[in-house]
Amino acid sequence: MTAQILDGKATAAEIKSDLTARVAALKEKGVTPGLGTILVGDDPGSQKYVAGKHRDCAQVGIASIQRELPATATQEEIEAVVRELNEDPACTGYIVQLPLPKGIDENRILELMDPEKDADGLHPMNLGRLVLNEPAPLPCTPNGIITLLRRHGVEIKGAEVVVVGRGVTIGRPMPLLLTRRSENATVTQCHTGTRDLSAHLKRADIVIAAAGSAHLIRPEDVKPGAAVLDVGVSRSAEGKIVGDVHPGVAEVAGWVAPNPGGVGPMTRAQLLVNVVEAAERSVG
Ligand SMILES: Nc1nc2c(c(=O)[nH]1)N[C@@H](CN(C=O)c1ccc(C(=O)N[C@@H](CCC(=O)O)C(=O)O)cc1)CN2
Repeated sequence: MTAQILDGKATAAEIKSDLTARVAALKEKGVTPGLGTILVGDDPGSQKYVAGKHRDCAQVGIASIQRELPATATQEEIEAVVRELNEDPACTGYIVQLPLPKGIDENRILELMDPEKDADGLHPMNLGRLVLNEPAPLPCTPNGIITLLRRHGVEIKGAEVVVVGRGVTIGRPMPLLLTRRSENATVTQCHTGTRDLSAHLKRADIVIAAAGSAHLIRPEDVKPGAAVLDVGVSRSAEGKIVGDVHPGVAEVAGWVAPNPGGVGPMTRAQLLVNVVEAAERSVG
């Protein structure tokens, strides 16, 4: 049996269609949402992701504000751009594309952002609000994963979920979303210090692989019928994306979110949701 596809491209297109109408309604009330991005350096992956975010904005009618700095930019130079976007009324929400170049204090940059303009839900105040169960913009990839599972009818309630990875954009916030009462999943977080990854994976109804380790999740480790979401990105020598999930997993799993075409487009769609929701809050 071959797994069904958790189609992030199609689901993101549905979300964007709904957002287009909501943005038009905001504009009638005199509010134009504007997404700012700060991109530092010349990482081809980051450039591609940021370009995709602005393409999405154009599709739904959100204004784009782009700031680019060279890889040699100093902490002070990046902080100056953060302050500028904090003050810019045309920028209703913005993100700092991660990772930042080595030597830059990423946490300090995130802390300096206006939490009300944090479109990524990664400001410490917004992550704190998530921990405390208070309303906040939600981190885009974890929220995109929940939406993708829900829209395809994958049961989250009571599911045993294994999250592989502990990075700030996915691994850390993912269990916080999954263990809310609205999701009610049981989560095991695995990482490079996990002694027997295979034993944990074999018990999982849902696997979220965000380790950045090519083909780490192998068919023999996956429970038949499980939902397996590939969020890891490594690059082959030819520059092609290689996910965390071995292609053979599709023969065992019930559901697979491919990479590309699965969670990536959902990350971008969820970012637009955060921008539109913030603009809607501003008009009451
Ligand atoms: N400030 C942030 N930085 C990063 C985040 C984030 O949520 N906020 N997440 C990742 C990268 N990311 C978002 O920025 C991202 C990753 C993947 C995609 C995407 O659309 N991928 C496509 C394939 C694109 C390709 O061909 O390379 C897909 O999966 O189909 C969008 C955004 C780290 N940084």
